[in-house]
Amino acid sequence: MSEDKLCPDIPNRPTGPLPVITVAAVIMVDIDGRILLAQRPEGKSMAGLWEFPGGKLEDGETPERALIRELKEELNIDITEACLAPFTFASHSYEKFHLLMPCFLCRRWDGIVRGLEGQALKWVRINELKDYPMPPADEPLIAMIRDFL
Ligand SMILES: Nc1nc2c([nH]c(=O)n2[C@@H]2O[C@H](COP(=O)(O)OP(=O)(O)OP(=O)(O)O)[C@@H](O)[C@H]2O)c(=O)[nH]1
Ligand SMILES: [Mg+2]
Repeated sequence: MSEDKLCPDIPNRPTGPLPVITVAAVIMVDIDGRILLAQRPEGKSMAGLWEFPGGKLEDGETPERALIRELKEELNIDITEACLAPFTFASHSYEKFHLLMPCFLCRRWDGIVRGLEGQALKWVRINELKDYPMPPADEPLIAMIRDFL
């Protein structure tokens, strides 16, 4: 029997090594215990899906510095390293790259959250997170957040 008959449902996986991309993300929690989600805009990969704020590390940048920069650029708020608590990480192979995503928790920031890049923002209760489709890498994080909050 040929191999594709033995394993008919397993999709083709990329063979060679994938570049590992590090993306820092933050789970922002407000005083009511709601979490901030940002919707990926039209024209980007995975448009329409909801994600935690953050982005790729620039050369020589730590995850914490990347988040301080990204939250200013994307949300117009100021955070400090002291307010970023390491929480968990995601590690997930997409088709073209492997995502390694350190995730921090943040409960304190300066300023009012505003989407500066045209992205929709939403403060969501933990039991409503399931109603907001997220990238596959994020799915395991939801149970971790629920257990923690
Ligand atoms: N910020 C963030 N990115 C995530 C999450 N989950 C997830 O798979 N990603 C992926 O991590 C990458 C984020 O990098 P990014 O924000 O700097 O890049 P981008 O694709 O939005 O834009 P760019 O490449 O044009 O800068 C994207 O490929 C995004 O799909 C998440 O919860 N938050
Ligand atoms: Mg981003």
